[in-house]
Amino acid sequence: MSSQLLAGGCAAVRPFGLSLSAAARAALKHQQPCCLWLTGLSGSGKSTLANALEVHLNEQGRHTFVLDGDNLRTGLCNDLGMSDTARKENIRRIGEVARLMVDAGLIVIVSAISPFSVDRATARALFGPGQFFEVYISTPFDVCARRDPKGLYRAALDGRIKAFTGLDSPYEAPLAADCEINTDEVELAAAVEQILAVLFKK
Ligand SMILES: Nc1ncnc2c1ncn2[C@@H]1O[C@H](COP(=O)(O)OS(=O)(=O)O)[C@@H](OP(=O)(O)O)[C@H]1O
Ligand SMILES: Nc1ncnc2c1ncn2[C@@H]1O[C@H](COP(=O)(O)OP(=O)(O)O)[C@@H](O)[C@H]1O
Repeated sequence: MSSQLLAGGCAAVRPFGLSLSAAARAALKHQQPCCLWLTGLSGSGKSTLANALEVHLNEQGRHTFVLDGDNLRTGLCNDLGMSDTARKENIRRIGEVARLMVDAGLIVIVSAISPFSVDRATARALFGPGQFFEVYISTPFDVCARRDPKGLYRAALDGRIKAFTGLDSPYEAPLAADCEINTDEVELAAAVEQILAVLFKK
């Protein structure tokens, strides 16, 4: 068996072996693929940060992709609502897609509320050592509600939206994130630097 066949990047086993390894795909891109998983409340700054991170990495010649919860809910996940069960399935799908993209050699940035610890842990388990970084966007509820970029907090507080995260749907904060950013205290550019510093250190 060739070394390319042996050099798999990820933890999960696939029933059918592919002839080209994840390591061979990554080598062509001259990068170490990984998944940066941004979790936090709605309005905490996940999408803004994910986009800034991607632009920054792209300018450095990195091959990237952003998987944004809001965007994926218009296509791949457009059959899912906001119940606990639907959110679990949403995160399962996003994790699987992220893993495939990492196998393809990309640096993947996920921005999704991903409110449940167990689902984030399940996503992490799809990846190999040093391939998954949990970034907790810890901007407090009151700040997110004040920003209210889409008017969702107003709607939720008025009772027009049910099962809203942080209100009548839970958010389980990470206890041991690889990186934590409160965007009420850290400017966007500084937040990008902090996250990339953690990434490149590890
Ligand atoms: N009830 C309720 N609670 C929270 N968010 C809501 C809700 N209804 C709609 N939205 C919009 O859906 C976006 C969250 O989608 P996600 O896929 O990231 O959610 S989850 O990870 O499955 O919990 C979220 O996007 P972000 O604001 O970017 O987080 C909202 O725009
Ligand atoms: N340092 C910061 N980092 C990210 N977003 C910030 C920051 N300061 C203010 N904001 C604002 O907060 C809002 C965050 O919205 P968004 O990125 O869509 O959050 P989320 O994806 O978590 O729902 C935007 O209006 C953004 O301009």
